[in-house]
Amino acid sequence: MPRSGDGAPAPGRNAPPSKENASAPEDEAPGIIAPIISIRTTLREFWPQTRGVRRLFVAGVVAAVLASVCEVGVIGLFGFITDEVLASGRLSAFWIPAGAWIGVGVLAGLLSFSSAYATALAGERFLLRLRDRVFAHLQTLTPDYFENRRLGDLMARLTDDIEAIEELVGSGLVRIITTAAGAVLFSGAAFFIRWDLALVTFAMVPLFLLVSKGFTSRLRNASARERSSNGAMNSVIEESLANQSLVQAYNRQDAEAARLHEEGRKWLLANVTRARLSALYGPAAQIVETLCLLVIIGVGAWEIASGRLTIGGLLAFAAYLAYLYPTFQGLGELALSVSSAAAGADRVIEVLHAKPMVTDPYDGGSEAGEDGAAGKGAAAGGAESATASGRTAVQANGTASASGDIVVVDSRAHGRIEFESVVFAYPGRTRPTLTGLSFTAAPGELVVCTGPSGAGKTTIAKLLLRFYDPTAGRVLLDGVDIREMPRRSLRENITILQQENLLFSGTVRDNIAYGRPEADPDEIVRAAITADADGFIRTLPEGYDTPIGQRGRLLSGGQRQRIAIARAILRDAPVLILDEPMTGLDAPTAARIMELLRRLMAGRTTILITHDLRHVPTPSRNIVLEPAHPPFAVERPYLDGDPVVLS
Ligand SMILES: Nc1ncnc2c1ncn2[C@@H]1O[C@H](COP(=O)(O)OP(=O)(O)OP(=O)(O)O)[C@@H](O)[C@H]1O
Repeated sequence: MPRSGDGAPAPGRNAPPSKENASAPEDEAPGIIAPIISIRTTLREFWPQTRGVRRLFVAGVVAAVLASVCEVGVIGLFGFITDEVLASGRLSAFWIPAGAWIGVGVLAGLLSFSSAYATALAGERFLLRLRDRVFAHLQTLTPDYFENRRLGDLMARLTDDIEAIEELVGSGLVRIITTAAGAVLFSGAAFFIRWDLALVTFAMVPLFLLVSKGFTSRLRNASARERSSNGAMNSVIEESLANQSLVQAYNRQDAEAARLHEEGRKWLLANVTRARLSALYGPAAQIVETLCLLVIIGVGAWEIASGRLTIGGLLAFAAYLAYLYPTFQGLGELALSVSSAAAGADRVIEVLHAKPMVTDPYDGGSEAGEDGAAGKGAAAGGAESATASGRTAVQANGTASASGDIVVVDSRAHGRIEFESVVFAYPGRTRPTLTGLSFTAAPGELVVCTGPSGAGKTTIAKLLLRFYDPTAGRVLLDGVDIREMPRRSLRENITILQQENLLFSGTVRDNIAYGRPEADPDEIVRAAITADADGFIRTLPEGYDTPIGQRGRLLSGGQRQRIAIARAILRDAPVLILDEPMTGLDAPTAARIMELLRRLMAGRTTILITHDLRHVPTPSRNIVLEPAHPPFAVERPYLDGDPVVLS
């Protein structure tokens, strides 16, 4: 069984194979194993996340060490009873140590409970914080990262692999410290009773470490394979279930089952190897332990025979051994589980070290850029010109200066868009998709962009939203190079309505408010009325509070479209990108939707990407893209615009 739970649905996650997510991942094979990173690096990476829970971890350690002290006391009492009660047959000497034994035993139980509870609480809090951090980092990555990875694998990293880090940095560290402290305590006590027997005992300890060492690297490799197979299995399940209707319509159930079986088989092999190694370690350590015990009994018998040791002393020492050797064995086991957990940590570190392809001008793309200064800016714009330096501060009052490094944005953009000789090639592609695209859209203008499939129309939208930066040339908003403004501010000014209407599994209301969460209920209803969605929403069982199913599957295509339009209306940004808004709609519905879109376009700079020129209003400008390297002859059923990009 894969160990990952389902994650929150996200746009694109369940998308049917489209031109974007159908492309084969280029650098991430399903079974890819993240590079092995040292445990020290892992601790350094995640230790800061323990801030705030360190006290709890320390409390867990202290309670566990005190519990060990109690156990040492219990063994001492056992030795006393053996010598003073059993050997001499004095019942009167029994009651006090017996009562003390019970008291110390209860105290040890309470301390063990406190230790386990404090450690679990701290561990869970650490996990929560760590997951938040990894997810926040993922959100800063540009779409290319996700396009080259399988979502199921990423989900496994966010769930199982993150738990593995807690086993290493949180509870793992606590166990290491307490086990080591236990080893020191029991060793001290053993020395106190019989230093000569203790020396014999310690002479044997390296045997335990040798056994454990033989297992760790093998176990770590097996764990790394097991984790990557787990990710691959999650990916198959996610893809298959997300595309169930396609699977069933094409009768591909058996093929999908075979795909899962194949990944499951790899997982099984890795898991069996892991289980075999773990299972082998126990008996191997047991044999070493038995060997050690026999040596101690042999030496002890010799000492008793020569009158230097009592039987009670030997029994008490043997009782210490019953604690001491498992402690050493436990240290070896910990080394194994730490190795196994480190394999998960490697995969999470790989995510955390991934860098977004585009960065904000002042932060090099760190997370702070997403929610730091950028968060304060409401909108780019105001200024109509940029300085030659390229580093431009745009003030709310519309003036621009070259004095600052950071573009300060706190007003709504006018919406003037310019593409200046833009050349763009997708990462890893040698052939450019756009080869010198130039056009301007003045505020409020409509630009219709047509061209054959694959010519690069959607790429224009991606560049404008700064999912990628041009290879050469510039994209400007209100005269400012968009690389000079925080992405958050740029995107506040743009609304995109995609070919595939991406909805979440919440209610109708949640989905409309997605573009502007602070909108009040009246604004939501007004947006729905403008989008002609209010009528059908009111017929739904719970009106605006009706859940719409995963990705809005409980609604029809046209209804989803109208909710997406209402969302765009509510967002109210000055720039609008409509990417194939009429795909899959019949003629009357397309006409109706275009009518709604006209309302949305009014007063906004609009880039309308479409193959379907029916019902399209007269544009201010046409862009007819031709592929830079056409795979087929380009016919001209498009608008009478001048081709902007020619091969
Ligand atoms: N993430 C990507 N990585 C690599 N190449 C890509 C990526 N996305 C698109 N492409 C390629 O870039 C080219 C332009 O794609 P784009 O989606 O812009 O075309 P389009 O004109 O919108 O096509 P359509 O009309 O079919 O939607 C295509 O050849 C496509 O294969």
